Amino acid sequence: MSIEVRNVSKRFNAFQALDSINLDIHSGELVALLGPSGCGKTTLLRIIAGLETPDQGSIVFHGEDVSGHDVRDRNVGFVFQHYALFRHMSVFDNVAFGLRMKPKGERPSESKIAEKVHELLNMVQLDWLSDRYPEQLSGGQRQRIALARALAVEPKVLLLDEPFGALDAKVRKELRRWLARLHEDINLTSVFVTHDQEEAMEVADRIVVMNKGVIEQIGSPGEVYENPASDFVYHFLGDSNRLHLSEGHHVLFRPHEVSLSRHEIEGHHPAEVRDIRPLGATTRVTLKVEGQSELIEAEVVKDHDSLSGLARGETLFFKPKVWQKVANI
Ligand SMILES: Nc1ncnc2c1ncn2[C@@H]1O[C@H](COP(=O)(O)OP(=O)(O)OP(=O)(O)O)[C@@H](O)[C@H]1O
Repeated sequence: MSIEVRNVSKRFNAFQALDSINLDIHSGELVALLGPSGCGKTTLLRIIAGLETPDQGSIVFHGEDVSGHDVRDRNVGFVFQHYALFRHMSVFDNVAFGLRMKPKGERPSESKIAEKVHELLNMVQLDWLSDRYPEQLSGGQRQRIALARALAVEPKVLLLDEPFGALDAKVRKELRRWLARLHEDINLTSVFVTHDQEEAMEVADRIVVMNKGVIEQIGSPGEVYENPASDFVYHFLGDSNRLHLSEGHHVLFRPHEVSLSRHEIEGHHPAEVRDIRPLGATTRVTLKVEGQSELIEAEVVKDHDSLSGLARGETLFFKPKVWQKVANI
């Protein structure tokens, strides 16, 4: 099921939450809506779902304009961060809920429902928990059950709003890998909202980078990272440094794209070492360039030549190996 978002705008009183959004999502694709808090990601997801009405524009599912269709007729599954499971129902009953709610003519028999629920619980690898209640589950397990529940009614589209937002870093990482694999297996068109660039890079086929109600760039994780369309995208997709070269000119570069030396080399800039921080496989050195208030961060492998016996206050010479020119400042 493909999704087209055509010229969608939405205001909340005087506030323009979305401004003429156009987006084509291909059938079977996993797309991340990525952007800072308040940029309009959730509003766009809710408009695709039919939970919110746009002031202007339309939503097209597989060639059919569904703008006038109620949320129930759009056949979408949801997993929202705060969309809790039913507390008084067992895991099994939570997953069965959508099937039991179907109109009589479409409702499967109880034995068919049981078969389907166990199939889904196996898929999320939690069949052994079917008799438990939500409060007896970990946060990660609850999210997987929420996903099984969303998939039970065989939606054509799956919408996920910060599904792993409330979980700790390690569980988040496990779940997002698991989600990417699951998506490969079931090949459902999925749209997922996040403000975490690492999450988007790791899971999505394509990333839609949003800022202040508009789309800044659409591309594969590699494309948006390697060829950012704007300063904003560059900053949003990873740590960045700014080096002033002359009045009105500066370059942007990433901490791991820096050449460091103890000795003066042509083209390298001298800087004072302010901090040295071992991060595991790499070490981060914070540098102060004379005449520039913003500090520079460089990340090099932990046994890099320039680090041996290095102390704060010493001078290092650095050069961006790859950089982004900024024309409009
Ligand atoms: N019902 C509403 N009434 C008024 N303003 C709203 C409403 N819903 C959203 N907004 C505003 O619209 C903007 C976009 O909200 P939205 O929830 O889409 O952002 P978001 O990118 O998902 O942010 P976050 O990551 O913080 O959830 C925000 O400034 C928000 O305050």
